[in-house]
Amino acid sequence: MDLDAITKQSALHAKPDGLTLQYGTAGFRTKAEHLDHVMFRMGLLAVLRSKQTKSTIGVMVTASHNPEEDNGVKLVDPLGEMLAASWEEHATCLANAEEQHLPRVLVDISEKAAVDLHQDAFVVIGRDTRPSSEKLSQSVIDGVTVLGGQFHDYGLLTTPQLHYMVFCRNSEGQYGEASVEGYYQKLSSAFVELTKQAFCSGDDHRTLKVDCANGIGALKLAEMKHYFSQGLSVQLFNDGTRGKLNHLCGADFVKSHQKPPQGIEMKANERCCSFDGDADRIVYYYHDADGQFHLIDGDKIATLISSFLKELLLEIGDGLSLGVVQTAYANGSSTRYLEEVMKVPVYCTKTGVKHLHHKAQEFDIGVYFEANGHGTVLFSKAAETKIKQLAKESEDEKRKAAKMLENVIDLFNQTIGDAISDMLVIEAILALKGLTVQQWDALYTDLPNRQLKVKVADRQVISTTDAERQVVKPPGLQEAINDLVKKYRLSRAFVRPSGTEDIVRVYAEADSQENTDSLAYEVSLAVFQLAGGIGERPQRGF
Ligand SMILES: CC(=O)N[C@H]1[C@@H](OP(=O)(O)O)O[C@H](CO)[C@@H](O)[C@@H]1O
Ligand SMILES: [Mg+2]
Repeated sequence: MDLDAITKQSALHAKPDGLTLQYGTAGFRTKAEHLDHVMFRMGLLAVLRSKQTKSTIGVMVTASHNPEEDNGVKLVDPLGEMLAASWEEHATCLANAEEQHLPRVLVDISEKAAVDLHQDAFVVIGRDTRPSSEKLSQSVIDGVTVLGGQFHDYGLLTTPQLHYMVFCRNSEGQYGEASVEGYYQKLSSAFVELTKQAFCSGDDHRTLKVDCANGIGALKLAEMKHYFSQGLSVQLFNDGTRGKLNHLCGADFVKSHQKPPQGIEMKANERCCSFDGDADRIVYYYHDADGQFHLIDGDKIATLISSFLKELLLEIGDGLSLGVVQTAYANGSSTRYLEEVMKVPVYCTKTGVKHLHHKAQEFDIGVYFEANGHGTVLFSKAAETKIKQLAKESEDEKRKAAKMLENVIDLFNQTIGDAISDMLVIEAILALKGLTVQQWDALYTDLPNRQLKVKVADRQVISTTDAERQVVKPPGLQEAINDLVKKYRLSRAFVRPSGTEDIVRVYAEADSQENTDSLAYEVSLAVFQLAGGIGERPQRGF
């Protein structure tokens, strides 16, 4: 390590005095103007991680569903997964080191993590469409270069595309070809193959309206749609030509406001979906004939996919295990339906896909989705081998089911939740099962729910346990929540500090929307009073 060169370069990406940031749920996220030094340093860290793992590491510049003025960065580990937890700590230390301590912190990390500094390093970089992203990704490159790392800058990519590239490169192409073209080809041919097997549903020309949140998903879907146009025609809205990123549109807006995005024309009973700003989340929705809005969120997506997979598994009859992983935000009705009606084991982890992903790896087939529409399905190596073998050797129905599963494996992005890949899986399942969006929606009825945000001086005063369903600190808060929950039927509420925004999140569920809103308000007030609320007190009514 040429520490002098690093110090000199770092001065060009100087850290503002006193600014501290944390590697949160999905990396660092804050106002773009505070991130230059973090980007440079994540370039440095990616090189160290690459040397240590002797693999290609990814760096994605994005702040997903956050407002356009924000930005963020996260590292992608060798198998396309989120960065390992122990390295998140290194990332936080490095990002917060004052200029003069930077060389020492770098040496410390290298020693602690036993990095072989003579090893080569390779880093791949992607970015979303935010106005600040291009310059910030250049700062990442400066960091990579000064530590002697090689790199490939993919430029504009969806977050899941970058995860895919990392895995392709580290699997020597076995997972797919590490190019945008390779990604389009792999997913589209799996989709076309899978839907070929759809028995005539009478709806051969399927169309879907897609709200792209004015983000990167629009560019990539516009490029890709020609590859699968025979099976599905997609109509893009909020494609970035006019509106602002994530503003009144996108998956996060639709899920949290439980209403359609602006900028999309919805006719009664038409199937529509929204991506988020970096295209790793998707939610579906429609208006019924009475003009009522119906949201089909990540929980219902997980249910549709699990029931489809369960049927195929029964047909191949090979005893492969299937599990579903959710977070505390999963609607109570979905958990009940999965466990009691579908008889599928369901597990709850902390928020953030890295937690769900790791739990899902424990099954032959692990389905994981956050309620907000971020998720995918993982197939173990053993399951994949078995399915491939059955697709070759077995006969008739069994073979047909195995072949379908083979295509499903290729259609899912197994590195991370992917709006484009999930959309194609969902469209394939609906076509194969001949299901309308209303029939899908009718699988179960969501319990009314509400999410609120409370501003506090320091959100870290709240700590939680039991997959974030119980508060441990500050004292008295959990007892207050328990007392409030008791007042309502079918009720549940929990609070946790956000890992991506400077707020505390409140979630409530109950038998009616009115009761849910009351409960959410009362819990917000308890947080405000017991956890150091600042600014305006929470108000009743939304
Ligand atoms: C309630 C909620 O939707 N939380 C989101 C949000 O995390 P928070 O830590 O809650 O801010 O952003 C994460 C990253 O996109 C996503 O994984 C997670 O589900
Ligand atoms: Mg996202």
